[in-house]
Amino acid sequence: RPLAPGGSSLPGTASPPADNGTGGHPNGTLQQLPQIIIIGVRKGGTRALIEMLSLHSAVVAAQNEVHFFDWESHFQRGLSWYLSQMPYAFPDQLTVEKTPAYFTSPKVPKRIYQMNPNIKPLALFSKHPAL
Ligand SMILES: Nc1ncnc2c1ncn2[C@@H]1O[C@H](COP(=O)(O)OS(=O)(=O)O)[C@@H](OP(=O)(O)O)[C@H]1O
Repeated sequence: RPLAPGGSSLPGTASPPADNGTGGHPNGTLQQLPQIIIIGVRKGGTRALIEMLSLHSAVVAAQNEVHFFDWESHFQRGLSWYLSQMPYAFPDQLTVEKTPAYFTSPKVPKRIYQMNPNIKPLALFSKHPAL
């Protein structure tokens, strides 16, 4: 069963704006939980990766590091809050967020898996350690 911190059921997609009433944003977009999460590592070039991914028309990236799964103050706000941090996307687009600190927080893997066991976690390790 998907994780639903804060007692709410897993929404998957955001409620439409209050002034709309059509089931989505007027241009047909909506907020979606990410299907891809870049989990690290710090200084591994994660910003470059998410920016490159977002060049593709099928991908929409969260602008900020959300720190949902690693910061208790954020996690306790629940998936509805996490969803509210996501960018608007068309239904056939993939949403991606990156928070490199996820890689070093022991609680994160289980929490991400409980949200979506099929999610694609990406981690970069390629940077030269002397740089
Ligand atoms: N393609 C490529 N190859 C090698 N190095 C690269 C590449 N792209 C980004 N960078 C360097 O990665 C550093 C930033 O990594 P992150 O975006 O993961 O940083 S952060 O953890 O989110 O703060 C940052 O290094 P520093 O300048 O030493 O901080 C970037 O210069």
